[in-house]
Amino acid sequence: MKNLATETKKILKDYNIRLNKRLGQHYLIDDSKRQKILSYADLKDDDTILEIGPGIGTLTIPLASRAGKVIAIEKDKRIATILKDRLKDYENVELIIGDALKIDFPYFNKIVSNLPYKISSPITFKLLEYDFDFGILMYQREFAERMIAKPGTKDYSRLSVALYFMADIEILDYVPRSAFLPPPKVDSVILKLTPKGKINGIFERTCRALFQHKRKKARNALIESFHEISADADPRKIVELIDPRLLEKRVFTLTAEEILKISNELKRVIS
Ligand SMILES: C[S@@+](CC[C@H](N)C(=O)[O-])C[C@H]1O[C@@H](n2cnc3c(N)ncnc32)[C@H](O)[C@@H]1O
Repeated sequence: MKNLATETKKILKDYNIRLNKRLGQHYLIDDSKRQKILSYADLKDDDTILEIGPGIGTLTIPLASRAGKVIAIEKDKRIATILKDRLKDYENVELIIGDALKIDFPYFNKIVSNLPYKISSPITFKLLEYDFDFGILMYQREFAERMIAKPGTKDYSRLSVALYFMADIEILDYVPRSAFLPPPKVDSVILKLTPKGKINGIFERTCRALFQHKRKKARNALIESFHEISADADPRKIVELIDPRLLEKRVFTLTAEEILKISNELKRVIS
């Protein structure tokens, strides 16, 4: 088999393509990492795999060889032309040309993707609206660290709290920037994302209000950003109905369960 880096460069040259960093076009050229992704995906004949951002098909082609069906969504028309040519012998790939953030996903049971980093957050929340077995996903390392951060740490955020309830996340491997063409400015990780639950609107809005003031006490954060939760209640009166031990804590030290408790109390008193 041809070396993945040489093959990728040749394909891009043949089609006269300059990669667009704004679309996160950093293509995987490390075959050992590609093999790892495929083996973590534990592919079966009856799998329907969703791939966001297939690029020139580095993962798509081996996915199509091993799984029942692949649905690949690529935004860049120039790249999709290459992919169409490379996929002409594969009848089990549905190529959708468009923005993965704007398209309703057809049925899939696993997702395998080297994600465009700019859409990491919205695409993760969009994916978690669907029911699927698990995802094997490549993210920017810093983003992945925020996804799994614990209370009291610098990376702890609204993202960490929401994902605590929505998914099990396991980091499987670290990928250096040299594994991509062109190399991005940051390292990456491969992780397994397994959906486990949904969150409700008031919990989401409570997180948003609290994390606008991560270093403040929860009481002050809630009062200052109460508009995120409700427009027609008096913040000062409402917060006094919440457990004062929680209100005294700094936002970044609250556990996800404590934030859920605050949002449940808010739900009770607002509605
Ligand atoms: C990091 S590259 C991965 C390419 C390939 N899967 C690989 O591993 O080498 C991300 C790809 O996502 C595409 N992309 C960027 N934004 C997108 C979006 N909103 N919807 C679908 N594809 C997108 C880019 O054009 C690019 O081909």
